[in-house]
Amino acid sequence: MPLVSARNMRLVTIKDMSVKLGAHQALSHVDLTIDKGEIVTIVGPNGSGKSTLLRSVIGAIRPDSGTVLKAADMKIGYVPQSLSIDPTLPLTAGRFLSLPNRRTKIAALAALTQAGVEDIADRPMSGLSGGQFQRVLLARALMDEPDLLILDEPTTGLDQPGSADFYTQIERVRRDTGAAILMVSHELHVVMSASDRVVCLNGHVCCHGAPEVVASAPEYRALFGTGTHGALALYRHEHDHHHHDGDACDHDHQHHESH
Ligand SMILES: Nc1ncnc2c1ncn2[C@@H]1O[C@H](COP(=O)(O)OP(=O)(O)OP(=O)(O)O)[C@@H](O)[C@H]1O
Repeated sequence: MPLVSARNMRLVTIKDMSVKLGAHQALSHVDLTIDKGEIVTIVGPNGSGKSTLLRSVIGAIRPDSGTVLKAADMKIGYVPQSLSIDPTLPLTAGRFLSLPNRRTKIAALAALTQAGVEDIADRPMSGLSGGQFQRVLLARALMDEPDLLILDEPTTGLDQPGSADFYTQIERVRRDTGAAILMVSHELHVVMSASDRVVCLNGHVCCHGAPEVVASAPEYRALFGTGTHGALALYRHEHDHHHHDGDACDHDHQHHESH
C-alpha cells in the first residue's frame, strides 16, 4: 500500500472560526480537523452551536472570521434529524432514494444494504419504524459515496436499543466505505464508545480528544454534571488524567461545577 501523508488524510480544517447568528455569537474561535475515516462526535448543551458547526462544514453558513478548508472534490452526505413525509403518499423506500434524482434500482439497493435495511426497498415509507426510517435517510446520504457523512442527532425519537443499533451501523458504514463521520449526539454513553474523537462544545471548544479523555475532563463534567453516569462509568477504569498527544482540554476559561 502506498504511504499516505498526513496532509492527504485531512478532509476538513477549521481554523479560528467565529460565527454570529443575528446578534448572537454562536461560535467563537473554533478549531477542528477531520481526517479520512474518522468518527468525530460533537456533544454540548442545547444552543451550544452544534448545528451551527455542522452547517459551517456543509457550507450553509459562512463564518464571520476564520476559515473552513475542505479537501478538493470532497463529497458530503447529510443525514437530517428527521424528515416529514406525507403519509398518504404511496412512496416506497426504494423510490424515495430516487428523489429528487432518478437512480437505478441497483444503486438504491446497494445504499440500503450499506445502511443495513436491504429488505425494505419495496415497503412504503409511511409504514417504516423510526429506526428503519432513519436508516433510509442514511442510505440516501450514502448514495453519492460521500467522503464525509454528517449526521445531526440522527437517533432523535429512537429508543435506547434503537439508537445503539443505529450507531453500530454507522461504525459498519465507516468500516465498509471508509467515509469519515461527523455527528452531533445527545446520547453520550452510546456515542462515546463509537467515536474516535469527541468535541465538547459550548459556544467554543471546551474540550476535545479521545472519548475517555473528554469524559474525565472537568469542563465536560461541569457541562453535563451528573447526567453522564453512562459515559463516566464506561471510562472510569481508564481515568488516569494523562492527556495523550493531540488531545487537549482548555483549562483556562471559567467553569462552574454542577455536581
Ligand atoms: N438568527 C438567529 N439570531 C439569533 N440567535 C440565533 C439565530 N439562529 C440561531 N440562534 C441561536 O444560536 C444558538 C446556537 O444554535 P445551534 O442550533 O447551533 O445550537 P445547538 O447546539 O445545535 O442546539 P440544540 O442542541 O438545541 O439543537 C442557539 O442559542 C440559537 O438560539
